[in-house]
Amino acid sequence: MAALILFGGGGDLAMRMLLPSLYFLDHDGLLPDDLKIIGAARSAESAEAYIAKVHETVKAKAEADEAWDEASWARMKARLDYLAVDATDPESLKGLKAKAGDGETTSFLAVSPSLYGRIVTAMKAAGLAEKNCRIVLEKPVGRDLESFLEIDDAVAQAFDERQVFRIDHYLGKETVQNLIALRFGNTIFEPLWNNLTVDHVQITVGETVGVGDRWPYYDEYGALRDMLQNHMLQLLCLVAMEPPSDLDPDSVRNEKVKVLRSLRPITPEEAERVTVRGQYVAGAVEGQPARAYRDERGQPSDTETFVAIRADIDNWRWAGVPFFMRTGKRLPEKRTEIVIQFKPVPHSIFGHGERGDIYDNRLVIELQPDEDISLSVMNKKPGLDQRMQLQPIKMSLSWGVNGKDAAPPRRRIAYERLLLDALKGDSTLFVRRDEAEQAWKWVDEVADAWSGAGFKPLDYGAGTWGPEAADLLLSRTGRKWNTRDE
Ligand SMILES: NC(=O)C1=CN([C@@H]2O[C@H](COP(=O)(O)OP(=O)(O)OC[C@H]3O[C@@H](n4cnc5c(N)ncnc54)[C@H](OP(=O)(O)O)[C@@H]3O)[C@@H](O)[C@H]2O)C=CC1
Ligand SMILES: O=C1O[C@H](COP(=O)(O)O)[C@@H](O)[C@H](O)[C@H]1O
Repeated sequence: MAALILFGGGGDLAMRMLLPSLYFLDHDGLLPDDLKIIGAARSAESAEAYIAKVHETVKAKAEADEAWDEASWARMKARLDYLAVDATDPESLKGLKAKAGDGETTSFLAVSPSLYGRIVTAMKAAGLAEKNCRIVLEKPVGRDLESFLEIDDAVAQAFDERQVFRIDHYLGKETVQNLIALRFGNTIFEPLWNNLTVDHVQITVGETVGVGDRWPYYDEYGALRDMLQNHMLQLLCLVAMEPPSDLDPDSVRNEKVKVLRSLRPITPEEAERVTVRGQYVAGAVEGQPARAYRDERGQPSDTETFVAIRADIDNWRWAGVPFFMRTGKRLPEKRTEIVIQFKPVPHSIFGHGERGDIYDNRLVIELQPDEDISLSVMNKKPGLDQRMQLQPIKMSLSWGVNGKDAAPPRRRIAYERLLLDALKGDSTLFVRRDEAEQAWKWVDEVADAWSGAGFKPLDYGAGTWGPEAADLLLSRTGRKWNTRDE
């Protein structure tokens, strides 16, 4: 028998993401037959009561995706169990070890990271960190390099690095993996993927939601640590890394860590020019009034809910190519995309204006709300005009996936891929210790520059794309952020 233990199995992440993901995997016949799933949290409830809660949440999610069937549920139900534990107490974990048995055991920590250190120590004492055990850690691991190392050292006392799976759920998104396929499954992009042809790269993660009642966590972290340190730097790494020799976890992660090491440090002198901090004030998002962050928080706060940064990668491939990143809450759209903006043609033969009516080629890798990769190219407008008229068209990869008019396949929850990989012990899409370390190092420099210079977040109205300074970050260099209508 193999076991998956969900510490925090009754919490928000487990109920909204992990258990529905496990249902979908089971529905598709992808879970090992002998896998047992054990929820472990503090609430003193029976296994039956827990399973009833799981049933409710999973059914609602599966029905919405037209993937509910009683046979799949019966299979999943037979796997489920629950035990009330204090995960920081080794005595309390002995019962869990007895339920999990001596087979392969994967433990997912869906609890506050402040407990990670004590939990892994207790796991070790209870026999849940043996050689055939794995541990999956949710972000954020730490709030800065120092706290990351403190937690990670405790993890390393109990587990070898090969047993540790640090999740970044962005790596489980389909389009992110498709980016790897696009870059390394084709020959045509590689010769263009450098500073000779690429003008700049943009990474946008826009969210319409506000912080709401998550402020006790968020106020301590802010957008820089909540989103940029992990998800956005991971996306940057996948765009910028050199081709790995294979898809072996270490080959890929070796390349990613080289990118992080090449990030130019942001000095206090540079910070004002290359970073923007913002915090939303009252406004309207998608036609609904939205409160200011400080009102949700109940008092003024210096935490940023928006960040924009220009990153420079000091290596041969990317010298001189800025990577612009922005993320924020209460922006006008839920939109996550990577834009590879190519350089203009050196000379236009089509007349009209400075470069004719030519738009520079642009590859847009869209993660949300839709999943697509599209390349904008110029072509001739049909017709007999005396002077050739050009128009941009978008060539979309989704044509190939679905057939131009076919319904797309069910969109998987990012955790499905990652849970499956963790159960198999494949760490390619997980973050290695040295990657997390380098990312914290770079982010700490930004945070230190902000606190050293006393940078307060600039106000932006809820429902706008952040403070004006974020537009200036690009316009100063003659560039602008991608918009949907281009
Ligand atoms: N929610 C989300 O969408 C996301 C969450 N995360 C991360 O996931 C983790 C969990 O977040 P979330 O689910 O929102 O948190 P919740 O507060 O909703 O759930 C926390 C869970 O931990 C359990 N718990 C707390 N202390 C102990 C303990 N000593 N022993 C055993 N169980 C304990 C709670 O049990 P009980 O309720 O029974 O007391 C509860 O089941 C955090 O690291 C968070 O940052 C990351 C990305 C997104
Ligand atoms: O990790 C986090 O991610 C979510 C955004 O995830 P997405 O998959 O919906 O883009 C973000 O809202 C949250 O603040 C952060 O902790």
